Amino acid sequence: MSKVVVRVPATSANLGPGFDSLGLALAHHDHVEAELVDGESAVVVEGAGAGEVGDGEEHLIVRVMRTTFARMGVDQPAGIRLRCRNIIPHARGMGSSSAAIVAGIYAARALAGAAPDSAPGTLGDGAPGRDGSGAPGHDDSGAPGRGGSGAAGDGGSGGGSGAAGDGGSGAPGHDGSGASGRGGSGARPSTVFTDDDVFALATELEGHPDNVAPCIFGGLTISWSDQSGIPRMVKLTPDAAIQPVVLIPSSRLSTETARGLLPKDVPHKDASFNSGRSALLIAALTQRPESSLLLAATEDRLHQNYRAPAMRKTADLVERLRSRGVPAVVSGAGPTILVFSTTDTQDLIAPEVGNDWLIQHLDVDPDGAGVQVPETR
Ligand SMILES: Nc1ncnc2c1ncn2[C@@H]1O[C@H](COP(=O)(O)OP(=O)(O)OP(=O)(O)O)[C@@H](O)[C@H]1O
Ligand SMILES: N[C@@H](CCO)C(=O)O
Repeated sequence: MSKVVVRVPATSANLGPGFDSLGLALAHHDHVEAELVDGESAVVVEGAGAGEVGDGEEHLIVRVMRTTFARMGVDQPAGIRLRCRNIIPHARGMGSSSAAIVAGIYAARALAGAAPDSAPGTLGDGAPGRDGSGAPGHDDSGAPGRGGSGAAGDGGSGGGSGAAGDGGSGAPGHDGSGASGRGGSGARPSTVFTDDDVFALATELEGHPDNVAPCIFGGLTISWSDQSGIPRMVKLTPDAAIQPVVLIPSSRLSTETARGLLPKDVPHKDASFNSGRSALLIAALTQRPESSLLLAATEDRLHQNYRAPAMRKTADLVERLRSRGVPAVVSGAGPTILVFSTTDTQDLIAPEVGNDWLIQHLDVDPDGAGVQVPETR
């Protein structure tokens, strides 16, 4: 396979009380066409990030692809050509960096012939085990129909140390191990790179699993790291009565900056508060999609108030919406707002939102990332 197209969804993390653990995949996708070439790497970006994210080896997806080839033990290609069609806004709290990281891993895996299902999948259905009830190996709960031991394999993560985000120092490197795989015909990996391996590597590069889990697997995800530092997840399906709405401002806030505002420790009563709200939120999103329950379930004391000084307009609008009974939260690290809209609250949103916000009603993406081979091959 010489060229692939990867489709990756936007994601919203935290969902209010579920800091670093809850996430939701949204039907709003970036597309990345990737090809291995004899010449130098080159990246063309259309849409979000155009003119900002680099056009060669420094591009995040190129770096992630090279890291993935190294982890799979395959030769590095001389060059990587990418054409990125991006609609996920950057540094707004909609998971753009996770989408880029997952796109890079998926592209490298497919081009190396290391996907579990070696026959190329179609968009959205390329990976096994995506039945809406949890990918095999991601559920320690013993729930019926969720087989698999859950080992993440030897490509596994160390639990999230380095951020691959803004071209910072923790970015994945090019191992410089030579270019014997020129033109995309490098050595095939000895084993498949499973979805668990993708999840572990993406979590390691992103630093936390709450965006990468829904980006890879789709739906509503609960993610955590086990005692060995290996990321795990359970996938659930939100009730169809819930319509996610995102309110996107023009301002940006990097995740790194937003994380820098968090205290090292939090009061026990606040941890207890969020623990109860997170449990309630899962019940409300999957079984009891009532606006009053959703409102109570989306309360948070662990991150939103600490970050409010860096996104004052977001904090004010969240407060206004919530005072009208609308379950609004900061999406990811902000400054976008996520609303869990239902029939009784959907008309209350627009009147509170000024002209400088983009309102988008987005469906849940039930499938997550997918790969296709272009028809022109
Ligand atoms: N498609 C992409 N191509 C290249 N670089 C990207 C891409 N998407 C994101 N990035 C890099 O990641 C940065 C944004 O990452 P950051 O973690 O700050 O925000 P986010 O992922 O959009 O939001 P959040 O993590 O809160 O959901 C961008 O400024 C850019 O450097
Ligand atoms: N849980 C992360 C999501 C953004 O990457 C945070 O709030 O920092």
